[in-house]
Amino acid sequence: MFNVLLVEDDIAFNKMLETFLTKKGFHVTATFSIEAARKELKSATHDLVLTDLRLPDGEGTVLLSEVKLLKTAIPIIMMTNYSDVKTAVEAMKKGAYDYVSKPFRPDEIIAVIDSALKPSKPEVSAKIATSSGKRATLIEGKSEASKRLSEFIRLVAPTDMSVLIWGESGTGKEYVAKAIHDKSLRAQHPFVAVDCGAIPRAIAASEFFGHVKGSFTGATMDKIGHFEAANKGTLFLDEVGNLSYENQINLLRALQERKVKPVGSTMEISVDIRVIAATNEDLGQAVKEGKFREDLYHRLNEFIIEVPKLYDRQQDVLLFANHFLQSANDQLDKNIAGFSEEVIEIFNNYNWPGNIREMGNLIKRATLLEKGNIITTEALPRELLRYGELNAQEQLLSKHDNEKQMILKAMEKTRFNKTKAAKILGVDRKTLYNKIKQYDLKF
Ligand SMILES: Nc1ncnc2c1ncn2[C@@H]1O[C@H](COP(=O)(O)OP(=O)(O)OP(=O)(O)O)[C@@H](O)[C@H]1O
Repeated sequence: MFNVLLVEDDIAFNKMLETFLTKKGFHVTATFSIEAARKELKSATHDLVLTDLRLPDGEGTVLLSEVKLLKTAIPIIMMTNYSDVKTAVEAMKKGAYDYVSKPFRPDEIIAVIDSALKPSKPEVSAKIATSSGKRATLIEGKSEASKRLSEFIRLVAPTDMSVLIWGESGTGKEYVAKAIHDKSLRAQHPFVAVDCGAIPRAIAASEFFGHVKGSFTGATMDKIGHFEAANKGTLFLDEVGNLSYENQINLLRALQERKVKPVGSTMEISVDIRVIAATNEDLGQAVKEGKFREDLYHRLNEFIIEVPKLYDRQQDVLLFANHFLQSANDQLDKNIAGFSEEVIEIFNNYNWPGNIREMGNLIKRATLLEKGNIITTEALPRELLRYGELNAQEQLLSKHDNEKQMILKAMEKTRFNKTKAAKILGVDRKTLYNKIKQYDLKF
């Protein structure tokens, strides 16, 4: 029997989930806060953590970092509201197994839990420093934004310029970095990706520059740092805005001198690397606020590339969707042929706050859930359907040039009862409220 640690502060929802999962054969320990979950994690073994993102004593991501620090392979599934999808997608990058947005269907949560507990599933852990072997297919896209992106990659790749890649989480910044490396003269040499946000401050110097055996407690053998590992190739610094000020200084020195000294060594090693950095923060602003060193900023930013949001790559939505469907079919040994018209329409209208990563995740789950031979709305999260409906309603309403007049009439007719007026107009209350605000109507 698998042990599930449930962390959810909504009492009714907590109870409901506990009962449901117990019925499905899980042993559930229900907690309501991070603090209580922390105690449970210390006192018993769990096979899976199912946690809400927003808890009374902090964010579920705190729990995620703590579990990851324990270096256990317990999969963590985050439960979120629609407005938090972006945070949840970021949490996946930090090592969460998956997320489900509330409200979810019972089969949806069971599918995610089952897949997380499958023994064959390799642990999805935060990439601390991987010599990235990403050989996945790169979709270039046909939209104007994608064409511009490809053009920038093509132009900058053969140079040795430092590139700063900026874009929202999940837009494909690491993919862009890898594409630059693959098209560069360094392509035959290593591409080393380092998640600067995941390196504990105390060991950052050893991670970047290596150390010699015996230089500190725990240094039981010589270790090569990322700079040396990337020699002749490309060093990709992901989430560069997360580096501590002290580490920024060390990094700048190494980049300027092109030499590194491993911790505990007296010898300097020359390195020949190209640096590509990525961030989803406004680093220029961080410089103004004194959080990021200006000299390092300029050193990294010889050429800047902005990776567009998926929403701004409208023409590519289906291209990406088909690509993810194909890889989900391969991974899950399924043979789903495509998407229903309705699903395509929803995909085209949805705003994808978690960008390409969100789409990949969503399609993989839909592929797992779908029982027929094409993906239908049945396999999509409810929130996505709701978003589609709202959008359709808004479009319907805005088609009328005289929508302000229509609203006024409906309100008069219903003696200013917004619920009834919304019904007459064929929209829901929220849309009506938004329109009232938009037209600055005083009721
Ligand atoms: N051009 C692309 N072609 C195919 N898949 C892509 C492409 N870009 C991104 N992806 C997919 O999206 C996922 C997220 O990409 P990536 O990790 O590069 O994003 P990111 O912008 O670096 O995210 P973060 O800011 O959270 O680090 C990848 O795992 C991959 O599945």
